[in-house]
Amino acid sequence: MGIFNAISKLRNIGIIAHIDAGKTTTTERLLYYAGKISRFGDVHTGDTTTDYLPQERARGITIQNATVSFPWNGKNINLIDTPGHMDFFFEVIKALKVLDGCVVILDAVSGVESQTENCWNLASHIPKICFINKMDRVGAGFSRTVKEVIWKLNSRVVLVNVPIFAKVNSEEQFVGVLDVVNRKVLKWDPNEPDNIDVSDVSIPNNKEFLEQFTKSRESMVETLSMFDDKLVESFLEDAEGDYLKLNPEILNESIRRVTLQNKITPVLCGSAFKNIGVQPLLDSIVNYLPSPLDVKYPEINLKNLPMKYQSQAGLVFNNNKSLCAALAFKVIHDPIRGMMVFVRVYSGTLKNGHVVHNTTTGETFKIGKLIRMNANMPEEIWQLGTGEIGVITGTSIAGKLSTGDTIISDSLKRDGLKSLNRKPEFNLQINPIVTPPPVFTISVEPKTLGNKKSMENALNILITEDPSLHVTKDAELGQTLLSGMGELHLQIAKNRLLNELNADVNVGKVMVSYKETINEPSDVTIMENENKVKFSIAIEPIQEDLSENIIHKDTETWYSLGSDNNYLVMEKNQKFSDHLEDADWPLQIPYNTIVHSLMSSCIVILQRGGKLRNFPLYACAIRVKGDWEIPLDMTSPVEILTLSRTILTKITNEVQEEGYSVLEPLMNLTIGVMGQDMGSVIQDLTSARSANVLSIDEDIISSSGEKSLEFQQIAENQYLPPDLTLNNARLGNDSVSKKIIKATAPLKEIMAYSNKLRSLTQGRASFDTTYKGMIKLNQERLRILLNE
Ligand SMILES: Nc1nc2c(ncn2[C@@H]2O[C@H](COP(=O)(O)OP(=O)(O)OP(=O)(O)O)[C@@H](O)[C@H]2O)c(=O)[nH]1
Repeated sequence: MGIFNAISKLRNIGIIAHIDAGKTTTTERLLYYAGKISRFGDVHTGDTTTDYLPQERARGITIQNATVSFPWNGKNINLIDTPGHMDFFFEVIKALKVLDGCVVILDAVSGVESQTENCWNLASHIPKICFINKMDRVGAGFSRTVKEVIWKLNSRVVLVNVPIFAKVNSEEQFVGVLDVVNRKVLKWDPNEPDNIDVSDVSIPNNKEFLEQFTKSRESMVETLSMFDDKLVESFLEDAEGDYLKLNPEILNESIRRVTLQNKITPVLCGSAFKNIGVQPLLDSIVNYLPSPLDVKYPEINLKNLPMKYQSQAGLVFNNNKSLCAALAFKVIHDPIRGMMVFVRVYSGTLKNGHVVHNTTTGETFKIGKLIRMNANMPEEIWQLGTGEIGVITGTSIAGKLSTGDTIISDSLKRDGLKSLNRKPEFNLQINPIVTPPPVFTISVEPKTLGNKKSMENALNILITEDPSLHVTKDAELGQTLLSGMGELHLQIAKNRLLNELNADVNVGKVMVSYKETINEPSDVTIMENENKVKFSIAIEPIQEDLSENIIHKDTETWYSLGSDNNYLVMEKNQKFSDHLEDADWPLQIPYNTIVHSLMSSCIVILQRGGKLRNFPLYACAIRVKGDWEIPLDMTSPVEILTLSRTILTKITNEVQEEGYSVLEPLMNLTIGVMGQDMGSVIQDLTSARSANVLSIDEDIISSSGEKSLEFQQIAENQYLPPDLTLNNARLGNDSVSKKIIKATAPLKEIMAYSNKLRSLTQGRASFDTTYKGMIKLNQERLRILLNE
């Protein structure tokens, strides 16, 4: 078997969804049916494979991405189970960076929920499958949920299977699925997870399903035909225009082609908890989701570096087949194995014992141990091939790798870095994820001075594992601050600090994270030192949230300075810029080192904060003009660091207090309320919470504007089987009067809002928030804050 075959047989996929949709339960069943575990764990008893942290098991929720590998039908699946809670959204962002496709799990009773929409939008660039789970629940609505997928998520669908029910004690009970591709009826034995009764749809016993099957098949072929000429040809010629005669293999190939173009979403249904419909989901993952050869090139820092897929080697950078490039996307500290770094190999082969170069930090070290997460059993391996996901561990990597770092090595020579040294790919970085700004902060103080060092070590472990946690120092108060994405996020960080990492610390109350920014661009400050190092620098405010790691423009490049929407802007230097990526770079000091030195100066100065309350600076572009001078023979970056810091300190000191503004986090609110509660909820939002109500819609309608009108039409035309259990629904009739309020409000005003909403509506409302951005405080809010 050639390497090409091996790559085409890989599936790197994620499981994403709203909280509690059943991601962990489904993952557990996937592992069971793939033969990787002999019995499945349960989120209630806290013994699932992927929720292995003590706090995940105790709380029954997923906190961290968990990666597991398993085979199915001759293909190898690397699967990441992601958390559904909003506070851990960054975990989903991290996972999607290295994934090629996704399974979106939906709760058949709740349908498309707000966090489903957020995850979906985040995964808009990759092919997806929907699994409508919990079909066993009273009030499950398969067709209602499919309709919501079309309306709310703006996607066309193909129904790979549809639910079938049987009457038990005069109630309809979910028992299996009708396989629209393979013309089969599949029924599961509720007491025997391994028993499936499979029969052809055309046998007399299955007469009751024939009509539904025929309509589903017609609808499938009609939808695929819109995008796939090959299928039209087979339909007209081989199947002689008969929907039912189309060969399952031809249909599967067509669904794969159209899914890979991201034009449709295949939909399946089941009940993970009752073990129904999981094997067809496994089939669909391998049949319809992409291999690493079917996806777009990764985004990288070097604008002109050629990339291509080669049939034998996979992705090749700069025609260099021996180059291995991998991205670290997750770090954990395992009590037994120590630091474990999860990587995705993009090109070449990562080998045990090889020397690697971290192009993000400039460090070089040897890899001691490679692991594949075989279910949750780590298995030591010698190499990780192109496209694969695995773990690097061992003492040699301690402190040398963080989330978002790129490593390169020579796949053929153990110590082959020297041959790469003067080549442009030596500086290759796979663009890492820009972390969103933290919105909540707690203070952390050592109980005694003697505990300070251990506190710093513990905090360091926390932030290398989770880059959405930030540690800063408040110079004025002499406090250490830990910031994160939400109250639960910080609560969990606090518990880990105290219980797992045994830090002897006092932790303060949860507070909102404020920032400062400058209002106007500063003047350009020019300085030259005695050794002829010269820089001209200015700071200017940025108007929008950019969230990209590197932005190449014609005459300048923008480099992200971390989570606070700050950027270093390097204008094109007339003398040197044409040689940035080639071997003719004229200076002794590499361009990367110059940029890194300037970045670290910027980060230090921006962290020092503004003049109003010393809050860290946000949305500032530090512009380095193109006239900079560095002597050709200079080898150390020290003078770059000192000169740029002096200039930046001068600029920030010269801006007067009035030149700064304070910013606070603004949140998007999505509130589901019953008609009778609308008045009091809106009244509270606008008067007590400084909220801005954006829209009030019927539950089903997406607020995504005109496009959804087109998709409403598509939903009307889509064949959907009758929802047999919907009439029993608790939500069935109520949902008629359910409204969705969309609003924005400052985070400070919606702390503990769930309790308030519960009391306003007697618990009848649902509520979700997402981070929208930072906004400037108006005069009144600023006055209150400064007086606090
Ligand atoms: N009735 C029913 N319950 C289910 C099904 N699948 C999962 N559940 C239950 O739904 C709850 C949430 O399941 P999880 O698997 O933890 O959901 P999750 O999406 O992983 O949750 P988070 O990771 O915390 O977002 C648990 O009580 C499960 O037992 C199902 O098919 N039917």
